[in-house]
Amino acid sequence: MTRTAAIIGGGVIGGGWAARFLLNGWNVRVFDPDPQAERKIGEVLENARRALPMLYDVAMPEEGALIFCPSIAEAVTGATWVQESVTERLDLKHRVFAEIQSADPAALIGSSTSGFKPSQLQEGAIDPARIMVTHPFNPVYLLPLIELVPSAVTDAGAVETCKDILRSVGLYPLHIRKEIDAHIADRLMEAVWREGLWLVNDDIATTEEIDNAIRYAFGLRWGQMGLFETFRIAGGEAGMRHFIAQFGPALAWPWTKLMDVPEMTDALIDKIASQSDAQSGHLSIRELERKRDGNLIAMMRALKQQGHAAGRLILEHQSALRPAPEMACPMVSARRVIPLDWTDNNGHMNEGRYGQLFSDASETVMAAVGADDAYIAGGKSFFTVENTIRFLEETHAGEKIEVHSRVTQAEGKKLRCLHEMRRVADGAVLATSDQFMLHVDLATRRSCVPPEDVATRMAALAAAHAAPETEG
Ligand SMILES: NC(=O)C1=CN([C@@H]2O[C@H](COP(=O)(O)OP(=O)(O)OC[C@H]3O[C@@H](n4cnc5c(N)ncnc54)[C@H](O)[C@@H]3O)[C@@H](O)[C@H]2O)C=CC1
Ligand SMILES: C[N+](C)(C)CC(=O)CC(=O)[O-]
Repeated sequence: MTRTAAIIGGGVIGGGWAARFLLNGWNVRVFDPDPQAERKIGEVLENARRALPMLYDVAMPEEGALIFCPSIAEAVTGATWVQESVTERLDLKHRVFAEIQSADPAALIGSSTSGFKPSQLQEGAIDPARIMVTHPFNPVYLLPLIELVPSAVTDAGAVETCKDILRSVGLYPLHIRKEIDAHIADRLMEAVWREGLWLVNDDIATTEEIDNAIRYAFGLRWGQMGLFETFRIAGGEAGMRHFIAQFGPALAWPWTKLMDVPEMTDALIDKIASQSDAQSGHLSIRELERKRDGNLIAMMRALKQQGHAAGRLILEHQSALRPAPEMACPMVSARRVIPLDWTDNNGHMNEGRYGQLFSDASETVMAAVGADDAYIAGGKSFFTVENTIRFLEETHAGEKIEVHSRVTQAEGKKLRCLHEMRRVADGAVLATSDQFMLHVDLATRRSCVPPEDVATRMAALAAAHAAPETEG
């Protein structure tokens, strides 16, 4: 059953939430009084459609329906989840919660607030127990963290339901045990920002030099290991205790100006803004967003390959999205979007990636004959010994493709498949692969006949695929 999310406030963050839910197959209702909201969300959604599916090696669900509503009541009534993302003002958020709860007393409400505690949000609410903080990160459609902060009066069952909902759309709920102003991540970011402002104010560095100091060194480390694991390694073989002994005393020296903020005079604001213009003013915000998204996708896909950090979360979500193998003829053995990092300097998909794609498709065929992950872990598998690939049309990043596979030979240890890679938009055949595999014993690394159950399934699939329907 398609579920519905209500997004109240469709700016930078509301638009990101809308995209995250829609691209995971939810219907989305939006209320925002800004006459520009529909255009702005449309632009965020366009970026998200290009970006999010590239993280996965399987197809995402069919996109849900997006509806703009003329009132909060119409947006929230009967919705499974309500995400409030209005301007960061407590009085406004209180008014919005009152309207939501008057319209639908059962509404489960998460607030995107960057700074307010849940107990502040709940003040004067009709039903405080159904309100919590669910603080996201920009862009919400790519970054998985949600700081989930309940107060002492938030209903525990509602918190668990919220976690299930967030995980189902590929997000990672970090349940914060004790409410605190600005949660965890914004406190950390604010500390760094404060230092950055001082460094500009005191003419130590420009905005660009500060960004270089982050992106060429510790920013890269933080993205994969965070703060504490990174410092543990920096302590050498003696680990964290040695690190603290060596660098802990420096915390008492005047390295930082943590409690102080430079006065935001017009001169300082002009200085920061003009340095920022010199650094990035040649690009529009939408161009910068696309650059950011491309970089995030490349980094997250690299982490996915390592099974680490944000990449591990994508693998977990992907396994929930992967459909069971279909026995139809032809079998749809792969369905995905071509990611940016699969393209080469000709601006199209690199030929090596076709081999990867057809290899993924053959794993679906293997699973269908019983050679799934558990079978391989048990010591038997198939190895490809020959593969003829024909490149028929160019394939570009962002295109949705399917691989249609037929078993053309299943005799003893021999398994042969004909794969066709098709563009979903028009059904064009972009490439084919005639792939010949042998069943092997992983202990001896030699070919051997498969057990009877696998042989029977191979034969059944070959028979079913012997007289293929004509495809357009
Ligand atoms: N921008 C960011 O980097 C992040 C912001 N947040 C939080 O998300 C929330 C929204 O922030 P942004 O999207 O950045 O702001 P924004 O200014 O881009 O969007 C706020 C939207 O709320 C709408 N709005 C105002 N009154 C409304 C009402 N009564 N009903 C419905 N919509 C109404 C406005 O028209 C506007 O489109 C804030 O609580 C903020 O702290 C959270 C994470 C990151
Ligand atoms: C600047 N900010 C406090 C609104 C940032 C956030 O809340 C999270 C983010 O996306 O960095």
